[in-house]
Amino acid sequence: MNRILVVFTGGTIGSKKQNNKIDVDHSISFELLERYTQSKKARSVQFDTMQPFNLLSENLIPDDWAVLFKAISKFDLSDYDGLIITHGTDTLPYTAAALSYIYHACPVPILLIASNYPLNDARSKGLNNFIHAVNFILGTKLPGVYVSFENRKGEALIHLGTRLQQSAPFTDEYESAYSVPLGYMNDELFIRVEHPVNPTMEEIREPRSRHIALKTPIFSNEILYLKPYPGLNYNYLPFAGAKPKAVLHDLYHSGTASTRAVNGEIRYSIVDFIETCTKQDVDIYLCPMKNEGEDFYVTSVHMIQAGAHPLAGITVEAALVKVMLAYGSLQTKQEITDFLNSTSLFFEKMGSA
Ligand SMILES: NC(=O)C[C@H](N)C(=O)O
Repeated sequence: MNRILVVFTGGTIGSKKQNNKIDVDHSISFELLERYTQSKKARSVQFDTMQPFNLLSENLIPDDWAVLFKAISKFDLSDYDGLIITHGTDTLPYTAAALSYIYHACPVPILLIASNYPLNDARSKGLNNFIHAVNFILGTKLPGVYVSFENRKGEALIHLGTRLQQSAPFTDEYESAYSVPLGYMNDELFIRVEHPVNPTMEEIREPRSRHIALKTPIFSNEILYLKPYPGLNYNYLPFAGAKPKAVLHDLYHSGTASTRAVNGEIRYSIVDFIETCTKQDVDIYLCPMKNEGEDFYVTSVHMIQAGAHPLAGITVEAALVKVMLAYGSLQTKQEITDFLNSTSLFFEKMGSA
């Protein structure tokens, strides 16, 4: 008999709408299984269930990933064909990255799923995403962490857990980096998208040994994330109160941010800010950046010369969670640097397309 462990964590897929408000509701999680069992596409599977927390995913904090890990650790995963984790769409790419790192050597598939609307709304993709996840698990038995999410065209996309980017506002559509999902489900059959950035099936199947740092993964909540925009004024960021362990500074799409020095009081230059961080012993990382070998703008060169560390060929979502993991679980600067620069635990480092 096929066996799948279903982990409910909340989100719209576990929510009910009442008086025009959507909120998590314990009974709805189990309704998903009832709907599946009654569906024509149901397969013969024994589902075991648990619910370590029940949150709208916007309320999630990095400690919750450790809670999730502890809860899953109570089960022997070799008893299962795979896991399905229900989640909210808002922070799903971050949880998918966190689980990809924790379970990069897991021999069975772990699928995250979500829903755009509550299950009793006819527009909900929740049940379909569950059906695709079951079919992926039983059909491929691929190790690692994936996201199953149907797009507006009805394509049952499968994304690598480390490649998914935040959902687009207004359309609520997900995309993997380079706009290339790993593949899609054609009914019960998984079809990989042939593209230079995608790992081959052989590469995915290759056994990975568990990274030594990840025995008890801890994700630091002392990382500051910043995003550039015209006029970002670094005077607001002197770290007067609490000081972060590290900063991840997002960049414009071409790997740049403002280095413009203006006479006067306002600091628009990231170079200035990098120097402030360095003086205060706060490491600063830059992402997204293209891989070496491609041309760099002079602004990017100046940021790196000032002492910032580029994280190349990785999405911002996967980079942020990896920095959190490095600063939460590793001890020395050298270990952190090696981990961030030299490991690709589950295809978070992408080649150039
Ligand atoms: N569709 C959703 O699940 C959105 C919800 N706010 C969440 O992330 O929990």
